[in-house]
Amino acid sequence: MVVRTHKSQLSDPFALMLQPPDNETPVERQKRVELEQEQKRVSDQIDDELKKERADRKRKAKREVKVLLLGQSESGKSTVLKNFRLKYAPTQWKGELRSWRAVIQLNLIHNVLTILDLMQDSLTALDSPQPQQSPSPSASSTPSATSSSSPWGRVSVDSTVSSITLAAGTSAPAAPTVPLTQKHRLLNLRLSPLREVADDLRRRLGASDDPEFSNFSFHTSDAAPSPSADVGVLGGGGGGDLPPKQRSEFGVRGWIGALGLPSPGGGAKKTDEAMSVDKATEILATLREDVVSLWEDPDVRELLKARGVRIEDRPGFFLSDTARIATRTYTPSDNDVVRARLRTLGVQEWRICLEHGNPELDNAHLFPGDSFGSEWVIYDVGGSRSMRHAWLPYFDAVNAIIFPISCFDERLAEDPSVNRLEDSMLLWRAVVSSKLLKQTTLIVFLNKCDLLKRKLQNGIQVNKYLISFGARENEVGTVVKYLKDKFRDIIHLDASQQRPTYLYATSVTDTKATAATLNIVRDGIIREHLKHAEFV
Ligand SMILES: Nc1nc2c(ncn2[C@@H]2O[C@H](COP(=O)(O)OP(=O)(O)OP(=O)(O)O)[C@@H](O)[C@H]2O)c(=O)[nH]1
Ligand SMILES: [Mg+2]
Repeated sequence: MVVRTHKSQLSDPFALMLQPPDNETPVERQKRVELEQEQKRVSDQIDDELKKERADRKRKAKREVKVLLLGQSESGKSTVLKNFRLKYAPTQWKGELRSWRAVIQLNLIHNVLTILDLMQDSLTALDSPQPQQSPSPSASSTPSATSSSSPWGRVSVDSTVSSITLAAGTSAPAAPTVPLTQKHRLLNLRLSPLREVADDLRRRLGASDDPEFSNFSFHTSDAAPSPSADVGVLGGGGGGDLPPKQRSEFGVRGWIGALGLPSPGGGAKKTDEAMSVDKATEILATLREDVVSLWEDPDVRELLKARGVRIEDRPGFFLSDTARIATRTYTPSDNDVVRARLRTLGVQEWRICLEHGNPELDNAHLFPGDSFGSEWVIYDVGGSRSMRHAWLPYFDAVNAIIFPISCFDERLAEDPSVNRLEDSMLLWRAVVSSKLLKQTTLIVFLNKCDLLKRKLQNGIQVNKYLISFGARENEVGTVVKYLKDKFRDIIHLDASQQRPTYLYATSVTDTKATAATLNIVRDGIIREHLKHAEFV
């Protein structure tokens, strides 16, 4: 048989390659045809699988709810995520509790070292022949602090909420000298091995592959991101002065690696890592009584008070739980993990399949026959200013924004020139006016109400910091309502943007109350989706 070759085929190298040889025998031809048929069958099978995979992905994407958690550092984003996992993926959550032990131990050790550092300063001052004035940490936290610019200066939220202006304050009074004795020297000495334990734990938890991130620091060394025209404050770069040397926080790029959770393709935990945790457990257990006496020492309490350090209001405070945590058999409870502080760096994606078999988790009552809402993708991001540029690619999701409302008298760790509430208001304004978020459902948690309550009970006057709060009652309900109104005012500044916005006052370390809020949020999101899909 003469095989005619078309001219254009001759110029095609593949056609030439696949052309049967001129002297092909009938048997060879038979074999070739069979081979080609088999190859086509395999190729068709691969095509079918790819098609099915694409369809599966589409179907999956349809039932996925995407949520981006936004908010400044320490606002409670990761804590909301923890609550979500505790409520909707409890089996997985329970399986991970033990992995948090090292983080909680490190939090506790940081509490101790904060006190030891202060004690060390005081002991050095006592040893020093010349009289020393001990500046309060708040006064020293703003390098440019003067008598007319107190670091804890007053702030005012005006009606347009374009900004919160810092008002003049008074310079911090010199801290009174607190008498420390030989007993404190000995405690300081006995507890000093915890410094090495902290280093070991940090190494074990934070070994980041990315040298850009300094693991034991408030600040990252990432270059200032280019500000976005649309959301200036989101990409606005760290700027400002760094805080002076202080016992800073610990951050990781991903919990999975840091906690040694099983990951796809990941191997078992390294033995030296496990050993450093065990060493920490052993040393902590040995020093348990000393840690308890340190925290219960009235002179130490006096010293903390004199220095204006309210360690019990800080993230990751576990000193009151030492007797329970500093043991060889300690396993973290749900509440311990929710209260643990592990700073987020970068963007962490969490895929959560809601566990079945729990009628509370079943949304069939909302949308029979559809499983929208059975899978959630939650993006938990680092909240410090230099990391906010990384949020932009995730903006198309539902956005849960978390603002700590107890922070009216605090400053950003990464930029002490900025009041935390001022930063929250600027952030909210940027979010509300962002074109990228025009269609997005916004869920706002006004968080840390418990801390707000505690501050007010301790006599802190809101109107000292928020001038426009005026003569209103210095009581949690009034403050929450006042701030809720301020947040609403900002939404209404741009009336063209009619999008669903929900505001909730929360204390997300209270897992029971948060579970109820999450249920409402979840139902709200699903209803909103249905409305969009014209099913309601
Ligand atoms: N008392 C109290 N503590 C809270 C609340 N919400 C969060 N926290 C604690 O505050 C600390 C910081 O919370 P995170 O969830 O880690 O903050 P984040 O927003 O993820 O911070 P970054 O990862 O730095 O962006 C943690 O130790 C939490 O346990 C709250 O409502 N009340
Ligand atoms: Mg976080």
